[in-house]
Amino acid sequence: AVGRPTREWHLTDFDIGRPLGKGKFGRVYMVRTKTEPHYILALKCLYKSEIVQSRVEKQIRREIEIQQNLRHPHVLRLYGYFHDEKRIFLMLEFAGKGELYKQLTKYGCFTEKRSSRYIDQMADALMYLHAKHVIHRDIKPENLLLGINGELKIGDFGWSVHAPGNRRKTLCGTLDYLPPEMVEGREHSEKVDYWALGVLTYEFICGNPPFEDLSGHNATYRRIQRVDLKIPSKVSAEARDLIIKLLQYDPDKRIPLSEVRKHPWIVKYRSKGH
Ligand SMILES: Cn1ncc2ncnc(NCCc3cnc(NC(=O)Nc4cccc(C(F)(F)F)c4)s3)c21
Repeated sequence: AVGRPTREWHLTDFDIGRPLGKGKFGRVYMVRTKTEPHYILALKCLYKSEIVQSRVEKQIRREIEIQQNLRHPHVLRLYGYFHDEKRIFLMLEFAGKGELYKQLTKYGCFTEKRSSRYIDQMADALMYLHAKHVIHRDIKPENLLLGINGELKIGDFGWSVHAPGNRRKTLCGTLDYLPPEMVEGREHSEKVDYWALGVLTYEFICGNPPFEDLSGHNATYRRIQRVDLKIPSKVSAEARDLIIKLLQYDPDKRIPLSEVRKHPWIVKYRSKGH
């Protein structure tokens, strides 16, 4: 079907506000359209030189192609993009409460109630993505944002692919969220996101990821491959149960997302309105 013709946008269409953050490839600014209606959005500025140098132009194209067709309350919208001779600009939904990992760093860890609600929203978003055969592949606190009402928004689809994927994920950044099948370079399915959801649940409650090994990448690899999981006694029995059901070595043994949303640890904290 012919999509709605999106108009051409230019930097001159916006008043530039405060910087919201800076990523590896550029900065994000809060901006507002100059003309009525005044839309507030987040503008991510990427330098073409950096993108070419890091040979990620294919990934950016894929991200734009994938994320422009996604519409879900817990998936950050990508409204469109434009470029000038030096830069590419991603027009993103503005997440009013900013980056989730900053809250996690500030508080150290989250209560089980807050963690449960985030995981429920994540499972909802991942069910939507997987129904469209999109694997996110990079679920981690750094890629999660919070909307104005504190609701979770998955951002940064820079590593997402259409299932099944077997692209080597060049191991930049943290390995903590990689499942055994990706660590071993084997083919992977959307079940990599189930594993990452388990890692995220653990990290929200405990404040650090389960297979973290500060002695280095290889040590983390080994702990992931062995599913060397030690869950502290402070973690409730229900949370422990869900974490173990997601962090299964065999992808086919991981609890499906529909079951995650019915799990006692999720149901008990769901806001009464649902
Ligand atoms: C901080 N902050 N506070 C509020 C707020 N509201 C909205 N957004 C924010 N921040 C931007 C969040 C992002 C969403 N999508 C992104 N996408 C991306 O960065 N893609 C991307 C870049 C470079 C290289 C690659 C590749 F190909 F290598 F993978 C992919 S970044 C906000």
